[in-house]
Amino acid sequence: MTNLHRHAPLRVALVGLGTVGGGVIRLLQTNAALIARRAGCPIQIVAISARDRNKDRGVDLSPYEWVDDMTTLATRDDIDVVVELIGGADGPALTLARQCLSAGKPFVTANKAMLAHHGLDLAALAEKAGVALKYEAAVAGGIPVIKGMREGAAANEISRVYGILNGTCNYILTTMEKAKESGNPRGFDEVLKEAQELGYAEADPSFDIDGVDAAHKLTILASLAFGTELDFDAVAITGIRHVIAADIAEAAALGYRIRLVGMAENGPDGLFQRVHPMLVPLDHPLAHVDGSLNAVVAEGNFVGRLFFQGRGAGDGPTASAVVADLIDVARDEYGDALAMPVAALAQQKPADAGKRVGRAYLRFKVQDRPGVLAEIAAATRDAGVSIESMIQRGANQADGVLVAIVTHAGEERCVRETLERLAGSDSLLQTPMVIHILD
Ligand SMILES: NC(=O)c1ccc[n+]([C@@H]2O[C@H](COP(=O)([O-])OP(=O)(O)OC[C@H]3O[C@@H](n4cnc5c(N)ncnc54)[C@H](O)[C@@H]3O)[C@@H](O)[C@H]2O)c1
Ligand SMILES: N[C@@H](CCO)C(=O)O
Ligand code: NA
Repeated sequence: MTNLHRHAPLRVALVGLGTVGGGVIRLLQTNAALIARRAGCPIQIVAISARDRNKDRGVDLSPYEWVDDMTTLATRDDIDVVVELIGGADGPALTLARQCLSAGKPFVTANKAMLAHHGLDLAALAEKAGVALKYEAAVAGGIPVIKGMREGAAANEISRVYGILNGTCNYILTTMEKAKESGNPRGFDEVLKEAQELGYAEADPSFDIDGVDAAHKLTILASLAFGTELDFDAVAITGIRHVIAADIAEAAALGYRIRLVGMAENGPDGLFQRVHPMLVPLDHPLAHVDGSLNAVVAEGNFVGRLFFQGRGAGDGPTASAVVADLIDVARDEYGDALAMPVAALAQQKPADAGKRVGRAYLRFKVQDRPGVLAEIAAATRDAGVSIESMIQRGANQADGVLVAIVTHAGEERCVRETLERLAGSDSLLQTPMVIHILD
């Protein structure tokens, strides 16, 4: 039964006091009165825990009890809910989650890595104990997309869910894009460092730039959208490490922007899940999602296209989602963590990406000598790829020239075959780059 008039405070233990943990403390302090009205009771942090007690975190921690051994929190009667903001798929976060849920303690987390790998088990534990497992902050930061998919879109058959799921990558791509446009190009490493300083990046930023973080989030979204079991291992992942300034410039010249897109589609052939850089046409809303913004598009059979947009990373937006979950716990508003009982989730086999039909951008760095274009064209012809346009930049350069091709729509396996046909050719100075086009 919904308990809108709970007066006793909701007593919170907060584990992890980094970017997000600090944001949660500040938000609960700043908006305390408003939150109490909305939640039906004050939400009070009573206990805190992190690795280093003596670190200056820029917030006053003196009102809270410091706990060295976080494992004691699961069974304490004076704590109503535990919030985990440590991170990491396994290790102490997972131990804490299992302990809390097994002991019947509601659990709130921002940890998409843990959910992507262990979400099914944790949802089963929560279900067995009849307690909340909430994770709004884990996908697209402050955007209420878990609520949107779990509740708002629950009546729909979803055909496709996709979007920009990593703020760090989007910050890097769009900052480089704007710098290039303004004539002051900036390097990848410099912009990544800036994203780290702004609190967007994971503890290990390779999770961001190699697409793993977006894949964690996509795994969760796909399960919610299609009612399927979480299957992180089936996500094909390519990050943005190999996207270069020249690709950003070519994309702009062709009328596109490059974004790291996570996409999941459920069809008769199986479940397709992929994270990769895509060329997004300027008339698509994702082309205008800049900086640390994230966006998620879901296509439902009755609602049509839903578009969620907002800040996907950083202390404030992420804290906003964590505290929204706490308000839900205070209201006793929760249900199945994965939008249906665990036993109702379907197992779905991965789809064959080679059969997907779409257009692609191919970039080659090649020797500037007669016959090279013909060699590439022959490979596309023999693989059944039809060329829509082709550009060559630079001439007589010792370090080679850039050839960019946009294909007509065709099966992706044909693009793969083109590259296989060219593999080992001494005309190619670098591994070619393929970027699929969002249509
Ligand atoms: N930063 C963001 O924008 C953002 C957004 C959404 C979700 N998240 C997720 O939120 C979580 C926290 O991220 P963050 O950016 O605040 O990280 P952070 O590195 O800034 O903070 C991590 C905190 O956990 C503590 N910690 C780490 N290992 C510990 C251990 N073994 N025992 C006890 N404490 C430990 C650290 O002392 C620190 O206080 C992660 O799961 C992350 O993926 C972050
Ligand atoms: N590192 C993540 C944080 C939000 O989950 C990002 O950049 O999107
Ligand atoms: Na969210």
